Amino acid sequence: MYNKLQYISQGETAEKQLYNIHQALDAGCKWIQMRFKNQTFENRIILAETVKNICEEYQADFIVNDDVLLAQKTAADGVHLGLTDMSISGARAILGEKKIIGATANTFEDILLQTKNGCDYIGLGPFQFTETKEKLSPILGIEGYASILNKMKIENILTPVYAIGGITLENIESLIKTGIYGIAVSGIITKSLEKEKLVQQLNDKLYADVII
Ligand SMILES: Cc1ncc(COP(=O)(O)OP(=O)(O)O)c(N)n1
Ligand SMILES: Cc1ncsc1CCOP(=O)(O)O
Ligand SMILES: [Mg+2]
Repeated sequence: MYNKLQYISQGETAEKQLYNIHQALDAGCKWIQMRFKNQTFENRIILAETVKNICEEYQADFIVNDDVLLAQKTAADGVHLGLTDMSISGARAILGEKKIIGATANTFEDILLQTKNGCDYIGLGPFQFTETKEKLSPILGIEGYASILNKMKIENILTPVYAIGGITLENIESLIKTGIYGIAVSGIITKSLEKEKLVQQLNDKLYADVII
């Protein structure tokens, strides 16, 4: 099963992206989503090839944001697609069954659609306000997660759900109680001055109830 913590990269330049990704891996993150917006395909592919190699060294999974062809060209472990990106079924046709395809949802109806099309996990959010992304969908809060995850339970939809958007250490216990599987974060890790300690604390909370 997938790691419960996904780090979504940040940085306006390839150098900053690489620095942040390296730091996250050094701190113990085992799953990186490369999110490098407003860049040419060439710039993104140069970065993606380097990040793929680094992730291999750290035995971390590597997926790319938005771009199925970039994922295919770099033999990434997968891709994360939003509601306005390529369809999940279209991506599956290109990437095949073995690659990870994550899908964004903001409502239960989104989850119905994305799971029907065969996504491997759902990124459900935003949980709360965040400066990391522009044009946020409506904020869900704990009540939103509880309601949506309850509907998933009733419909027996077992696809793992990752909470996303402004998540901090303090939110994890209550989010887990709603039934989420993991979290996807950017800001708290990028900004932390004690990344290793933070990643340990996040994992301690995320894996608290897992019986080994
Ligand atoms: C794990 C995860 N969940 C949601 C998103 C958001 O994807 P999207 O809606 O396509 O927005 P952008 O990230 O492309 O701005 C995500 N990236 N990862
Ligand atoms: C990509 C994305 N999609 C919804 S919120 C978000 C940003 C998550 O970053 P942060 O953890 O810094 O709020
Ligand atoms: Mg997107």
